[in-house]
Amino acid sequence: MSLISAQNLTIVLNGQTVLKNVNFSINRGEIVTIVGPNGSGKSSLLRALIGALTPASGTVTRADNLRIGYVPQKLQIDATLPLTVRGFLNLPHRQPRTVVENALKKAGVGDLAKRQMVDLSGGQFQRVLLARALLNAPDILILDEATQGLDQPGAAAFYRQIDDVRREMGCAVLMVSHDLHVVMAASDRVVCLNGHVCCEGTPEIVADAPEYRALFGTGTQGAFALYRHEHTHSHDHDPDHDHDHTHCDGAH
Ligand SMILES: Nc1ncnc2c1ncn2[C@@H]1O[C@H](COP(=O)(O)OP(=O)(O)OP(=O)(O)O)[C@@H](O)[C@H]1O
Repeated sequence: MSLISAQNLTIVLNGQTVLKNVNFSINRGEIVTIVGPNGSGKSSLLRALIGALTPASGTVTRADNLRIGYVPQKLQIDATLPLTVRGFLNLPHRQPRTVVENALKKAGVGDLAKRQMVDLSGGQFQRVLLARALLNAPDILILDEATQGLDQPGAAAFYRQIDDVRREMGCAVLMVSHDLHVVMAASDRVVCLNGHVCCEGTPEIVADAPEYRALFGTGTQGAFALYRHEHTHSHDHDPDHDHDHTHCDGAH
């Protein structure tokens, strides 16, 4: 059974149909990336999946007792507020010291517990947000453009960290990203959204799909190939087999 699924999901905000008849599901351990132009409904889909938005029609189903770890796009911290990383991870509930330390270690910032939040670099800050999302040992990690503001190597390093976390903890990962060339190759499945699911499948299938190219052009292909070359992890699936489960349909 899938961790979260949506059936014929339609979301209307302020009278505007933001998503129409979207079907989606994510299984245990999968990495799924949602791509799409600005305003295509990516954040709205995430918010509907976690239950923060009520569908106008359709349904969202979550597995019983599902633990969700959410990494937001960014978070404003009052620059005048003295707050250490450890203090931040103990908000709003105090956590056992070992839980905080383990989460920081898993997020690749085990040495930063005593640092002030306002002194962190962009990449360190996002890792601390990742650590916070890992505190409850989530079944699924949901990231909404979590690498905004990071440069390309920084974003790539962050996504490699996510991949390591997934391997270690076995959680599924659902992310929205604009870093197409960086994240796509690391995903099991990519969903291309534009108010509806216009294209879905393995990264290769989506990158080649006319619907995807119409939205993003072909320019990302080179960087995409480069990243695949650098990406040394092996994923335990057979790409030929996966092709059986992919489709791209241009129906709007
Ligand atoms: N609270 C809201 N009230 C009204 N309209 C909203 C609200 N939130 C989002 N929208 C609209 O819904 C549409 C989809 O927004 P959403 O944030 O889901 O897109 P997105 O794909 O995540 O965009 P981006 O890539 O720019 O973050 C946009 O047209 C946006 O203006």
